[in-house]
Amino acid sequence: MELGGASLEGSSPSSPATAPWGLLYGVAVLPVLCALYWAAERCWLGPRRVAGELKAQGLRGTAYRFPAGDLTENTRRSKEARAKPMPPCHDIVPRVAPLLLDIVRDHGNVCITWFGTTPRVVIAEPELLKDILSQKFGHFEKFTLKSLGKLIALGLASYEGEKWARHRRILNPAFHLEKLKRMLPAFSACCSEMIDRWDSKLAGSDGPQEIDIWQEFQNLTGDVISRTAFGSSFKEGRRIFQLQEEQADRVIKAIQYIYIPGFLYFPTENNRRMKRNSREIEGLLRGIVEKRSRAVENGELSGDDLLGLMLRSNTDSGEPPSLRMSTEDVIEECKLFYFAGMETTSVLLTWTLVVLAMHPEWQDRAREEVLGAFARDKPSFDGLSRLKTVTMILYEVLRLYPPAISLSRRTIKEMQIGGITYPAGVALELPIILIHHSTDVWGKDAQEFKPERFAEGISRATKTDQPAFFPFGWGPRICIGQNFAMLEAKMALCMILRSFEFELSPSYVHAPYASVTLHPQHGAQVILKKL
Ligand code: HEM
Repeated sequence: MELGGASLEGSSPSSPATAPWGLLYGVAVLPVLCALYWAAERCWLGPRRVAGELKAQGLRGTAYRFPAGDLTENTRRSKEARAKPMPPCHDIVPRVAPLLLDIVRDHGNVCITWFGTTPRVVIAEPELLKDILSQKFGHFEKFTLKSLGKLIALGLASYEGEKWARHRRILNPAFHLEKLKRMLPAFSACCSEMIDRWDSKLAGSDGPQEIDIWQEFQNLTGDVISRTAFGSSFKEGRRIFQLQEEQADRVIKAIQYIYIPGFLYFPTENNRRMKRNSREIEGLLRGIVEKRSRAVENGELSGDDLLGLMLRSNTDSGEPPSLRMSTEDVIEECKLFYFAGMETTSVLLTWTLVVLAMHPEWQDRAREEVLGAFARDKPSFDGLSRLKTVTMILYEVLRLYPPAISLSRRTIKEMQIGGITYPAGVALELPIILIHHSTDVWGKDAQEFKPERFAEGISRATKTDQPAFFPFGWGPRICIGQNFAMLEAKMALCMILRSFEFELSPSYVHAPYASVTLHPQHGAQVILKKL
């Protein structure tokens, strides 16, 4: 073989004439060997070793298939399930998570699956979830893809350790009940606008009208979060959130087939657009945040919106300035409010109306309670907090249709869970939806809509202090916005129930499916009748 005129064939490593070529050869080959070793360790040897260790301790699960693990099969099964609608009942797991359901049935409540090349253990036992979610030992962290996170939102949900604790301390006061009370007029104004829109639609027609509540509730919760996050700047807020919505669609489009690390740097049209959106979102947010920060520093009123409360709490936190949230941090938290708070709540409201349309007797009971409490007055904070039937209904909907169908964690140190030793780096899937539908936990009627389960509160319904009902998560990382979401859902439900009756439209197809949250695949069309 000739290389630059010098022959390598027959050359001896010690020969002075060939030594530079040997060196060059070594320099070129060594990185290739290292890369090959790294790839083999990461994609084959390492995963198999971890799975071997877990299997040796008695865990069962799927076999590792290089390189996609169970992802290809999961996509295939989900596509197959999505191709057909289901009967109008609440036994939704076979449609929403068909592969997961089969794996747990075949291999037990704690079993091994594969997220690409990463072993992922499903843990569907409330007793074990308690240890993981209580974070008692600090051995777990969230399983997130940081590069994607930056394009969508970082913020509290993605931080760990001291940074998470500091941000949670600063954000907590903004979500206290007495602060939420002051946001009630914003909730009520947004709901009134929606009701007026529905009224005008009905007024312009001879009788009942069909509307798609999925679209309606996305608009409603988008308006609510814009107003409650940014107060008087809510129109700018709405623009920011529209851009974020587009951004989320683009990110999903970019990763729907396969996730390639570094793909964001490829100069594709979608990537360029995402970067432009990102710059625009951050520019707009920076304008709002800096203006408001100056007002807070000058001792002017900070406002009762989430941004104002967060900035005030940041200044009053008692932390030295270097440990307070920076403008960048505040921007990320604002972006997160939208993703964490808007879609989840619209999912809850959508399934609540669908389920109440399927169960008119509960619709009547809820309406009776609402009319008894408020008749025509504006729903007050205390009145909303006292609603019992409405709360039971919302809990039962959250049980059967949890907006987030599972949580993810990762072991960061070796850890014992339920007598099994997990090495660092194992992903854990905590399937809310499986536990919420489990007959072991809820009894034979687990697939039925029975709000009376919650008549005596959550702990009586679950008969345990373990996470058997955890639509908002559990432990220190429980949803910071759960009271906000429940209040918003109650306000919307009250205002709808006292103005309209509703039933499912003949065009409605019952087809829940898991996108980022639990969506109605073909929308949620109901027929509205003015009362
Ligand atoms: C029905 C509505 C909602 C549902 C079902 C829901 C569900 C959840 C769940 C399951 C978690 C825990 C995630 C985990 O442990 O990995 C969570 C966390 C979080 N949620 Fe919500 N959420 C809702 C509404 C909201 C709202 C309205 C906001 C804010 C306006 C919000 C903000 C957050 C934040 C910031 C976190 C991260 C908390 C932390 O890591 O400390 N959520 N949510």
